Amino acid sequence: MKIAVLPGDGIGPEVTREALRVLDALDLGIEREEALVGGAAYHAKGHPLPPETLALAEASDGILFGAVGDPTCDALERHLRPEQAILGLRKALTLFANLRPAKVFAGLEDHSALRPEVAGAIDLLIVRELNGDVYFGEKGFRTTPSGEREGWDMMSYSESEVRRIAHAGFRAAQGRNKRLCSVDKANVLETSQLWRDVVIEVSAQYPDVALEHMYVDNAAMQLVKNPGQFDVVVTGNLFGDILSDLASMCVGSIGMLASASLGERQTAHGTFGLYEPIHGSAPDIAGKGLANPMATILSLAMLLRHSLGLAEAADRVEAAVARTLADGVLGRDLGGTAGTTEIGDAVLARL
Ligand SMILES: NC(=O)c1ccc[n+]([C@@H]2O[C@H](COP(=O)([O-])OP(=O)(O)OC[C@H]3O[C@@H](n4cnc5c(N)ncnc54)[C@H](O)[C@@H]3O)[C@@H](O)[C@H]2O)c1
Ligand SMILES: CC(C)[C@H](C(=O)O)[C@@H](O)C(=O)O
Ligand SMILES: [Mg+2]
Repeated sequence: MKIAVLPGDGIGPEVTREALRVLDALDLGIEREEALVGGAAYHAKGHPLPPETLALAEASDGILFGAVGDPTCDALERHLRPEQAILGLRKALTLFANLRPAKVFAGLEDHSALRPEVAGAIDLLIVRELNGDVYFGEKGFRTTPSGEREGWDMMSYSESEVRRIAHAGFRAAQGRNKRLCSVDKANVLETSQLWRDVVIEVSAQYPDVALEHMYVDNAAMQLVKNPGQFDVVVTGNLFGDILSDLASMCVGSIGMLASASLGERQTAHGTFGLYEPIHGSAPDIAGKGLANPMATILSLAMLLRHSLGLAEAADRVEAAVARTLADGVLGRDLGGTAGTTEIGDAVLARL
C-alpha cells in the first residue's frame, strides 16, 4: 500500500505533518512519497501540478492533500495559479464525488457559531459534485459593444455528470438515515433544472430514500436555522463549495471539516481517492503554528477507511480526535489556546 502526500502551501504542510505523525504512530507499514503541489511547485518547477506530481498521485492507492494557495501567485495567468493544481487533480483523476461530513463532536456544541441546542443536532453529509459546473466551463474576458470590460464563465452540467453524482448521493443516504436533499437553483438556472429532472429520474431506483429538493438560498438559511433536519445533501460544485464552508462554522470551525474525493476506480484495497481538509492555505496564520490540524487528521481517517480498507485504524484515529476535543484541547479557531503541534501531540497521546 502506498499513499501520495501533497502538502502544498501555507498551513498545508503544517497540518499534513500532524496527520503523518498520527499515521506513523499507527505503524501500519504504509509506504508514502511526497511531492510538490500548488504555489510550492510553481516556484520550484514553473507549474502548480507538475507531471511527476500527477504521476505519483495516479500511481498511489490514495492521496493525502494539504492545501494550495499563495498570494504571491494571484497575478499569474489562471492556468499557473496554485488552485489549478487541486482542480487539475480532481479532473484528471475523475474524482467527481466529494464527501464532506459535518458532525458536532461532543464538547464543541458551545463553540459553534449557532446556539448549542441547534448545533448539537448536526450530523450531515454534503455530497458535492467535483468535476463539472461553472468551475470547468469555458471562461474569459471580453469587451461589450459599449466598450465595457466583461468577465464570463459558462455553467453547465450534462445528464451523465448529474446521474453519477445523484447515484453517489442516494447510495450515501442508504448508508445513513435514508434522507436526501438535492440543492439547486432550478427556479432560475437551466443547469439546475436539468439537475433536478435527472435527480428525480434516478430516485426511481432508490424507493427507500426520501428525496426532497431545496433552492440553494433557502438551503443556506436552513443550515443555520435548523441544520439537524439534514441527513445527506447532494449538490453541484459551486453550491457545495459554499455550503460546506457554511456548515463548517455550524460545527465550530473550518479547521474541523475533512473530505474525501472519490471516483469509480477500485484498487486492491478500496476506492481510489484524494483526502483533504476543506479549508485552504490560510495565509493569515501560516507559519505561526496556529492552524488546527484536526480536519487533516480526520481526512487521514477517511483515507484509511475508503481507500486502504483499514476501518479499524480509521476508527482509532476518529476516537482519538473525539477524546482530544472532549478533553478540551482546542485551537484558537475554537476559542482555545493549543497550537498545531500541541493538538497533534494530544491526538497521539489518545490513539
Ligand atoms: N482545497 C484547497 O487547497 C483550498 C481550499 C480553500 C481555499 N484555498 C486557497 O487558500 C487560500 C486562502 O483562502 P481563504 O483565506 O479564502 O480560505 P482559508 O480556508 O485558507 O482560510 C479562511 C479563514 O479560515 C482560517 N482557517 C482556515 N483553516 C484553518 C485551520 N486549519 N485552523 C485555523 N484556522 C483556519 C484562516 O486563518 C482564515 O481566516 C486561497 O489561495 C484559496 O484559493 C485552497
Ligand atoms: C481552492 C478552490 C479551488 C477549492 C474549490 O473551490 O473547490 C476550495 O475552495 C475547496 O473547497 O476545496
Ligand atoms: Mg472551498
